[in-house]
Amino acid sequence: MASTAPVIMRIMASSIQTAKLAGGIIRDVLKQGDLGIVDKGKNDPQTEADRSAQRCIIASLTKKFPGVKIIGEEGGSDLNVCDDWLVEDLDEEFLQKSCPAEWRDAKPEDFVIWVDPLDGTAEYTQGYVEHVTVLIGIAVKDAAVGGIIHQPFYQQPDGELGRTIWGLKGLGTGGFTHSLAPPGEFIITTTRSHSNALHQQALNAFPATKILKVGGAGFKVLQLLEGKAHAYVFATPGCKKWDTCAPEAVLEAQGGFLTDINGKNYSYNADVEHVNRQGVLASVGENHSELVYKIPRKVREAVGV
Ligand SMILES: O=P(O)(O)O[C@H]1[C@H](O)[C@@H](O)[C@H](OP(=O)(O)O)[C@@H](O)[C@H]1O
Ligand SMILES: [Mg+2]
Ligand SMILES: [Mg+2]
Ligand SMILES: [Mg+2]
Repeated sequence: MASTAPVIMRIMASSIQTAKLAGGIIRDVLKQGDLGIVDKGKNDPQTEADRSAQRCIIASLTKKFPGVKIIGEEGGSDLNVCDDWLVEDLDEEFLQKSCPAEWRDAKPEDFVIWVDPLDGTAEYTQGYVEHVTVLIGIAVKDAAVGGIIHQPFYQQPDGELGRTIWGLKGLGTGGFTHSLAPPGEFIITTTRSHSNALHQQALNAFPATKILKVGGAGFKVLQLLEGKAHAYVFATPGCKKWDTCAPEAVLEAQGGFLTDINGKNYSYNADVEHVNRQGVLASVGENHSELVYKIPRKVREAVGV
């Protein structure tokens, strides 16, 4: 079954397994105690967990899908990894699902996989491990289509650590229970560490009843998916295509939206600039366009200039 399934289904099924293995590496590095922190500049940390998780993910996916373009946050990686880090198996449960017709004939050269091996690095180094996710985004031509959001430190009811959430536009989502944020409130999830005056003006445009300041682009989107917030507002450049490709695909597979601050979708082809210059606005269960127009035009036009 695996070898005859459409390419996108095999990439998704492999990415689910690969994200889980990367999550184990991230937990192990923390347990070993030496994070090997390197500052990439402008207070942008990278740890041994980021580097090792990326090596595992890209080596596994490259071996399985040699014709597919893969872009990872941490740049070029040494892909000579031990066999334990090469994921061979595919998530069989996912492979049983039916492939949406629009993606069935997509060829390896149509794909770009955007990998954020550890989203929320700063939070990882500061102990906010709930904010940490592994993000594998699957773009077909320009569009974010499939996404895996793995949370290595999520505690299952039986005590096991880790959960893996997936979304494929046209098929749906899995790995979590979707709920909408409470009516009568307006809860915003946003940055805990990259605010500025313009971003604050955008926040002030909303009648927020609560503002959650957390790390991780992936974690903020999980808050939308699980009804802990109504909107994710980030009116400043800062996050990159590897931060948003997977979350956008999962949100949209759930009927939500992730756009720039003007309501425009980002492109995810291999040649786009990596920074999301016009910020992020994401929601599920809301009128997304209404959220865009709540932010004064002059504020929106100033973002990323
Ligand atoms: O993968 P990392 O570098 O941890 O990703 C970062 C994002 O690039 C950055 O935009 C986020 O900033 P905010 O916390 O201000 O939203 C950071 O949390 C991580 O997602
Ligand atoms: Mg990130
Ligand atoms: Mg990262
Ligand atoms: Mg980073």
